Amino acid sequence: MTAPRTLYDKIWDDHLVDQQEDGTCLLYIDRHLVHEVTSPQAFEGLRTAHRKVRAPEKTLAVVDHNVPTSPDRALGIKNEESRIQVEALATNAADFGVEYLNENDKRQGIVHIVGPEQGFTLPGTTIVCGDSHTSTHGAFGALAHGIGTSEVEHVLATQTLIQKKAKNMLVEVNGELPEGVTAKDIILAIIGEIGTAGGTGYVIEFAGEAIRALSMEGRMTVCNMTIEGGARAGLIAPDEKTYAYFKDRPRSPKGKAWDMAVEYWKTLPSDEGAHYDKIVRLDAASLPPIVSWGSSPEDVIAVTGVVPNPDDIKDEAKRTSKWRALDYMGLKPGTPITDIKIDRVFIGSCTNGRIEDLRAAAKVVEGKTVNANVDAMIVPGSGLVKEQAEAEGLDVIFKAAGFDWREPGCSMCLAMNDDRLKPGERCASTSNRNFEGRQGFKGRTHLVSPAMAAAAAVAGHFVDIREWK
Ligand SMILES: CC(C)[C@H](C(=O)O)[C@@H](O)C(=O)O
Ligand code: SF4
Repeated sequence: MTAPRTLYDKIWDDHLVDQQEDGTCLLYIDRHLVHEVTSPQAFEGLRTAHRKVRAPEKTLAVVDHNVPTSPDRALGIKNEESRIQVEALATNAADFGVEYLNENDKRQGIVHIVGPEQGFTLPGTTIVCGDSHTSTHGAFGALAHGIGTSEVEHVLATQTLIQKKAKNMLVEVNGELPEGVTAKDIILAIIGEIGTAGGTGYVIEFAGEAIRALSMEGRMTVCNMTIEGGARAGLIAPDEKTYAYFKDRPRSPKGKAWDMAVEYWKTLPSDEGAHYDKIVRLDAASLPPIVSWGSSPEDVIAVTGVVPNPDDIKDEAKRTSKWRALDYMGLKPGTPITDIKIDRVFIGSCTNGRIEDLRAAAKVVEGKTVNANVDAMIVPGSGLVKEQAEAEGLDVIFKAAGFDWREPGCSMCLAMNDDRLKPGERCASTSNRNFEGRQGFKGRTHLVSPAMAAAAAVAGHFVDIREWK
């Protein structure tokens, strides 16, 4: 009998090519996702060294960060820097024989939404991408994490990655989520609890009945933001929901290969008695809808709360940094969260740009109107999400309410395209980062769930979604 192993241990063991005495390992990579921001130098490196992409069929390129989301995107990209990056990816993909989904392909979208949709992401695989939110794919029981550009080159050339094994952390979320509280609130609460460095050195496995009860989309939201808690990756054991998600996806295994894959996936969940270096427990039933108030994803509070007073913090450096955050955010301690007025709403991103997120937002705004002081946009995470939403008539609901209905991409999650906040503008955003300048120079970001963002768009300020009528 081998010792009981975690899900992480199992995927790791199955991909280990070599291990040195000091713990440095060579890991086989099953899937490599590529986007336009972190790949140009990597391809250039290959060119200079006269190397090929070792496994083009295990590499998928898609453009997302720099694409315009306006309906006239076919007219091209005005910003030169953005245009050059996008053109470089098109050229590189063609030169190296890598499949590429360009901005006019209906399968195009944010890389972390496209991978699973295509069945390129699969349980039990190792997945990398030059992007920190690669952790999203952990929702499917894949060991997935972001890598830097030099590592992108290494993976393109060798289909392997040099790594040291991380420690195992278990985050168990038990109980049942109350109505109006979502996967986004779970992960914001976890980061609030452990802090942005709490996961450093760990791979976090999320378990417990509240995680099992989440849809695949919800699980993706949780794993997406694992990186904001400092962890290397997030993982959720595959189950019947996971298998159902992948059945008949374009790149999923078919026929006998499918049956064999499912048999293998069933062996992946952590063994009874497997060792975790750290365990954190959370009660889902006691979670409120959460709003971030500062410039770090750990700066979170219940929607029923008030802006905290940094003077209550003992640690001086932390106290100073939280005062700075409040200053940046233009907020005063003691202000009820529901008194905070907003100018913009952004519903989208790889955190919350999926069909379930759009359905949740549409349910809130149906028959209502966006507040006269608010400019609100909905950006589907992929062309397929957009198509599905339109088939369900969600676009009609949004447009009737006064939302802007856009083309897929990263959009206002980060200021790398035309969608951005103006200085001082305050935004209720379903994305994952509220750093200074993240959504535009001097822009102010509050992280919330899609339903909370939608309600804020209508009310013009934050509201407790549990009281929404
Ligand atoms: C541009 C890219 C490298 C970056 C990341 O790594 O995450 C972006 O996606 C982000 O969300 O900040
Ligand atoms: S949507 Fe945002 S977080 Fe996700 S990959 Fe794009 S920029 Fe990064």
